[in-house]
Amino acid sequence: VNFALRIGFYYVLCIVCSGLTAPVCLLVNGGRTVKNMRIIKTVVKSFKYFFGLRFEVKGLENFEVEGPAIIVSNHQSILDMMGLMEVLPDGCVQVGKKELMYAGTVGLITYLGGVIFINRKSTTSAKMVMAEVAKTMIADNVKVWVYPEGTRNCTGDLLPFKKGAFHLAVQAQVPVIPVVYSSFTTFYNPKKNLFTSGKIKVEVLPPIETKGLTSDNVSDLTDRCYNIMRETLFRLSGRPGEGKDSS
Ligand SMILES: CCCCCCCC/C=C\CCCCCCCC(=O)SCCNC(=O)CCNC(=O)[C@H](O)C(C)(C)COP(=O)(O)OP(=O)(O)OC[C@H]1O[C@@H](n2cnc3c(N)ncnc32)[C@H](O)[C@@H]1OP(=O)(O)O
Ligand SMILES: CCCCCCCCCCCCCCCC(=O)OC[C@@H](O)COP(=O)(O)O
Repeated sequence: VNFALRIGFYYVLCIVCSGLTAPVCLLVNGGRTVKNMRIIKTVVKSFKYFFGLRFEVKGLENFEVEGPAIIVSNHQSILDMMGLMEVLPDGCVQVGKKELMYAGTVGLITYLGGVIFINRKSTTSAKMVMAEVAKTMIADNVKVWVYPEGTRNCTGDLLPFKKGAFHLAVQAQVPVIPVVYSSFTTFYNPKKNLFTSGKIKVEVLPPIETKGLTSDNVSDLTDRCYNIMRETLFRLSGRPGEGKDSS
């Protein structure tokens, strides 16, 4: 019951705050633009206090690259949105599934914030959207945040990475900046109805350059990023199954 209440409250908070923030975004910036993320970020950063969540962030200086970049991070839960806004640099949009656009006021606020919507069921159309993004991120000087696992995963480990983010980085010849959030499993587990207060360690890792790489190098780049992020995840939170009577 406690779990349902807390998650329910989170949903209500998201829906209500989106409804209140959308008109502010429209008044201040006039429509769909990444500038709205600053406003959204300010609102969302207050959410953590309602749930007793603390963030310990390291490596923010790694975001200070000149020009655009692709930021990749692990995706555990709908709560990630709080962790995202906690560190989000200016001028950065996210790639999200298109279903988000239809989530009422939340859909409206993601639209206004400039979120790039992709259809995950159609690789062809997703690739076309991403190719377009590769061009506009240079022209508009924006960073793009992608969850390369492509879906939520709260097991304490990483799913294999999809390659879209890395194709994007190579096509635009911009660095990849990995961001890792420690595992939520100690305080959040929907299967066990667990959602208590907790601490989340966040590490922004040094940028990985892609200058001179071609599409042939994408697989290697993906693997390299995956390995660095998995090591970091385990360092921040311990290996999955650790502390339990596993083999
Ligand atoms: C004020 C209060 C407010 C409160 C409310 C909150 C509001 C907050 C506001 C704002 C926050 C917004 C938060 C948003 C969060 C959203 C989170 C999500 O929705 S996560 C799900 C969607 N995201 C992804 O899925 C991205 C990652 N996925 C990819 O990049 C994939 O790669 C994708 C979709 C492009 C294709 O997926 P495939 O399943 O087909 O898998 P593959 O293996 O990557 O691709 C298949 C083949 O195509 C090639 N390929 C892929 N992309 C290519 C490309 N661009 N060019 C050429 N080839 C490509 C690959 O190399 C692969 O080929 P070979 O196996 O290597 O031969
Ligand atoms: C009229 C309908 C009203 C519906 C209201 C929905 C309110 C949702 C509030 C939660 C907002 C959090 C946004 C974070 C986005 C997010 O983290 O999405 C998760 C998906 O990317 C991952 O895809 P998947 O795991 O494959 O479903």
